[in-house]
Amino acid sequence: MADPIVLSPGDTLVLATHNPGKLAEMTDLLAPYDIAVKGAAELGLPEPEETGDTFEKNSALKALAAAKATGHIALSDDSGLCVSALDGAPGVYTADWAEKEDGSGRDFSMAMDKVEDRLQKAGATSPVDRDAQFVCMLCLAAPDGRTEFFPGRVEGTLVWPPRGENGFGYDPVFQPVGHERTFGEMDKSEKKGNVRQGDAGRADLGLSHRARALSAFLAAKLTTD
Ligand SMILES: O=P(O)(O)OP(=O)(O)OP(=O)(O)OC[C@H]1O[C@@H](n2cnc3c(O)ncnc32)[C@H](O)[C@@H]1O
Ligand SMILES: [Mg+2]
Repeated sequence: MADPIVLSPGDTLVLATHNPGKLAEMTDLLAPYDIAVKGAAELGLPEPEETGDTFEKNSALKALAAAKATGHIALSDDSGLCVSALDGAPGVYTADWAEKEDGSGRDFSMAMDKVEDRLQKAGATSPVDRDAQFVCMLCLAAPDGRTEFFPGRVEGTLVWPPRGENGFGYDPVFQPVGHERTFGEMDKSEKKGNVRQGDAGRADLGLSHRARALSAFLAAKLTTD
């Protein structure tokens, strides 16, 4: 088995994402730690084509591309919305469902409409039939090709119409179990949930899929002292 990837105080960690919403959430979660965090766009890294058919494959592809290009350890996030009544769709294709037909970028209002349209066609009109998960697969990669994975997920219900202006992507339709507000109605600390500095020994913290995956990463790789 390959040696574990070691992050030491003062190291640079490249966040291998071009999504500003993810970057903000990951930067916030890593803020208490003695790690210099740099985003992929800030470093001028290209956006790799996501050719994998699993979250794991795509997260590895993104983290390895960034680690090899920069010579630094990199952390990527491949995530998506898996809707039970749609057999797990859009899943790894969550970002693709937002791509505009004319190729001019992403439209999440259109993507949320598409999910709702499919739910209506599947007869999933009452809340019990509208459960979904947000999933996140973080990949930590070293320039020499080693990889490690940290998964996170959160269960919820899809609401309609979308509610709230906060967050990004599909946040306005996702209401996590046990909460009255969608991620779009939550401020960033509420969406993040209970991830506290000094709790690096606990992997069960956080609310969002990303915060939960980051908690597992922090527990395994970083300490605050
Ligand atoms: O690949 P990178 O550069 O990291 O950025 P991306 O936006 O393309 O990210 P993915 O390929 O992982 O696609 C994930 C999709 O799921 C959506 N998504 C992921 N996490 C989310 C969250 O916390 N809230 C809302 N939408 C989310 C996101 O908007 C994307 O459309
Ligand atoms: Mg992507």
